[in-house]
Amino acid sequence: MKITVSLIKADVGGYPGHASVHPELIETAKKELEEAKNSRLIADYHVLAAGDDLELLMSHTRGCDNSEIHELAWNTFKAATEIAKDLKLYGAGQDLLSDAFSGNIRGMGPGSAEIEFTERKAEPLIAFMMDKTEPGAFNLPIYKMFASPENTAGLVIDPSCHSGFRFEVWDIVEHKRVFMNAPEEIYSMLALIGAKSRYVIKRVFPKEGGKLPSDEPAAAVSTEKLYQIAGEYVGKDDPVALVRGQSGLPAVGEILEAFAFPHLVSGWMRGSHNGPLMPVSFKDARCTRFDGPPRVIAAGFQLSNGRLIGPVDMFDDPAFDYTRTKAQEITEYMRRHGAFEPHRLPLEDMEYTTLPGVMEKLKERFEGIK
Ligand SMILES: O=C(COP(=O)(O)O)[C@@H](O)[C@H](O)[C@H](O)COP(=O)(O)O
Ligand SMILES: [Mg+2]
Ligand SMILES: [Mg+2]
Ligand SMILES: [Mg+2]
Repeated sequence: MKITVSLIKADVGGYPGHASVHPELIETAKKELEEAKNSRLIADYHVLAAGDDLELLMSHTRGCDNSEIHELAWNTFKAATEIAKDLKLYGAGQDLLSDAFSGNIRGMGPGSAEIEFTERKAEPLIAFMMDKTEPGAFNLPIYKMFASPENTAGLVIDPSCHSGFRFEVWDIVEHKRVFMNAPEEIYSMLALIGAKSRYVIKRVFPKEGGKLPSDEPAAAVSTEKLYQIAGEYVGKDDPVALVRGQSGLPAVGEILEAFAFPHLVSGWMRGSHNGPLMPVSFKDARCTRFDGPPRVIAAGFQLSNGRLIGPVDMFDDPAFDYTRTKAQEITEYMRRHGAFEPHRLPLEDMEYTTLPGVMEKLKERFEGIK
């Protein structure tokens, strides 16, 4: 039997400001999902938080894009929004951009990563959740996991990984996608995914003829672009991803290794700055300094007939202390640039933040230069 894992998230109110999720929102979400589990709509669930984003991880047998599952997530976010309003949390209902649910949560504000697959004899799964950054922040680590022999020893050593993987890359500006094979097409693929604000890895598949079915994703990333839905800056798209591991896929340690380098991502303060992505434990998933720096948490599970056995807080480990120290050095270095690029994003990326307002005010005062 095939199992579906859906990771659906939304910012429905921060505490204080955009720093974290209030415990009562987590309790409310747990209550809603417990009811859904009792009524057998879902097999299992976990509620987590990354910065100010409420994260719903659910397993079920209804496939991706299922309207009942999406409606459950939507109603859960709505219920949490009511609590957020009651507590006067910051930006209550921030990511719920529509008044009524209309069949699919995509395009309504929340972000989602979903995978349907045949559960193996033993099925390790890592859920990654980021705050104060955008979906393209996953490009580098996902590329490393599934295409870089420097990161993933299995690509070289394990015969069942050796033929590589197939990447589904989305152009999120023109709403098109392309499938590309690694390692054969790595150089062309890097030409796209290196431009992470436009080309985003959506899914990764095993290749045909390997240990795993080639149509069942090994990884999936949320790629919603909030500003395109809302038409104005309403916070970053704070992405999530699901990655399956072991036995023909990257090992759990190879999956995590991809985050040992705190690469620069865009987001941070007002969604307008480049900063390092810092892997942290669940308890440190609070955005503080300059509303950041951008953070990622990793929740590890084994699946057992749809049951989510876990989570293990994978970055709650001294092995990532060096990365965190490095991220803090980079934080300090980038902050010293103040309002200047490349700390601040280039103009084209500021188009959807507060900059158009500033330009509007100054427009009458510009004069020609002879
Ligand atoms: O990017 C941010 C929030 O993003 P998020 O809600 O996590 O998607 C913050 O830095 C805010 O932009 C900043 O705190 C200003 O917030 P407002 O006062 O405009 O709400
Ligand atoms: Mg927020
Ligand atoms: Mg957020
Ligand atoms: Mg957000």
